[in-house]
Amino acid sequence: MNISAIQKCINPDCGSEFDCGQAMFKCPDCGDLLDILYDWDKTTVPAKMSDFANRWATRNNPLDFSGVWRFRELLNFCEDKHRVTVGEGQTLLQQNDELAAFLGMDKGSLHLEYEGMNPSGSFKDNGMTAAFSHAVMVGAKSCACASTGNTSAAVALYAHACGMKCTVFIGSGRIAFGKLSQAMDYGANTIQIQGDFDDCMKQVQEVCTRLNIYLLNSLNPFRLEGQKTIMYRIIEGLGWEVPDWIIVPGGNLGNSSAFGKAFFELKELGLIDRIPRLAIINAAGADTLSYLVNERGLKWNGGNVNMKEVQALYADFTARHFSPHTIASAIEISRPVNLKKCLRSIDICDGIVRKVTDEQICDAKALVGRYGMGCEPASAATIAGLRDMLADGTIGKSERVACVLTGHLLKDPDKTVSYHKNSEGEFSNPPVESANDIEEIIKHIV
Ligand SMILES: Cc1ncc(COP(=O)(O)O)c(C=O)c1O
Ligand SMILES: N[C@@H](CCOP(=O)(O)O)C(=O)O
Repeated sequence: MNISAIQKCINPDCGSEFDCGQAMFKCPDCGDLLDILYDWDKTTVPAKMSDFANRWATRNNPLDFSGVWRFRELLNFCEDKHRVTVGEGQTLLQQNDELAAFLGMDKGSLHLEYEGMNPSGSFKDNGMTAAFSHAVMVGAKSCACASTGNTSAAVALYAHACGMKCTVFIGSGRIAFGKLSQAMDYGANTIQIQGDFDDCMKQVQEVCTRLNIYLLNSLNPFRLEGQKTIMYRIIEGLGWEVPDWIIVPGGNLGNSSAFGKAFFELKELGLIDRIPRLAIINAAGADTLSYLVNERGLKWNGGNVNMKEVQALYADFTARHFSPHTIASAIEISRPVNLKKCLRSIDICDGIVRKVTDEQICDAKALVGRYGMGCEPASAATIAGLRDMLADGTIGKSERVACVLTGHLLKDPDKTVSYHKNSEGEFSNPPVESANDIEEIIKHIV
């Protein structure tokens, strides 16, 4: 396969271009975000999306075991020999009629894309397989990230698989133990900073620049190329049809940025005939995107985003030591690095932004547990947002909706356990004590 990609600055006043053999996470000329652009005439892209399905059926190539690399023509920035995989993206789009009925939706309307089935238990692996492939291609020996937990778990896993040194930065007391335990087990050097995720994100960029370390947060444009495939698998799960809505939680805004790009490219290639609407759900305690879009009217505007307002807001947070707070620690982010690309996705997908309270998130998480396969708190923001949008008529009960459940239930068991306890600390549905005797045990079977 010919390589046909370049890195290009998204700032229309700059637009600098660089080859993919360089490692950088911001435009060296103007500091804006970078995109990966393809010359589709140089890549043989399958004529229709369903052609990708045969690869899963036959798996003739080891890359076909990856739910990311099975779509490799659509992220064609490196050669096969550089592609790193640990079997990511073997996820499931579950049609959930029981939850749909509970929410008042029609049968067949609600689908849950469970990204918790990835090797490190979250959607991040989709991005890491792509970014680590680029890291290998450019000969990186050492890598780093800032994290609320899932990125660090995924980075640590892939770094271990590639034999790369790895440092992860986490905010003091801001990480769920399930996630921290993964980074420890995979052997990452973990630095806990007295600050929050946004502080870590700022410091890691400085560290990576000074020490020439490869950065693996979603500022890295190759990460987002991998995350596009979540959308391909949703379409695949729907028999290669496009849903009416995609709903996703919003944190650092890598996913929403990647999803808009995925649909734009598929439409450009004639592989889909329409683009779904995108709903991005913030937690009320970390609602920068919602504030900027809904209260300040910030728009993509062909790339001419009024960044002065954004930077003033971000600086104000710093000056006031504002610290976001939500039970959904994965989206406890107040200065999302991909804001501008996310605005582009909102433009592409006629998107909207909503915010939900912690109470709504916890209730929605319990619903996903009862009717689905469970998820971590941030993922449940999607269902909480869906409930609001059904209630106010934004989404109709017969519209086809795909909610991205970004992380595994076991990532943050403390939140699950505390939800099932009352104010006295007792379980609402406690385990029943039984003598180790078969007759006694049978008495307890309901
Ligand atoms: C489980 C989970 N859900 C959602 C998010 C937010 O995704 P994004 O940063 O792509 O907006 C994150 C982390 O960023 C996460 O770990
Ligand atoms: N929730 C994230 C925050 C970092 O996001 P990234 O996509 O920019 O790496 C995490 O798990 O750390």
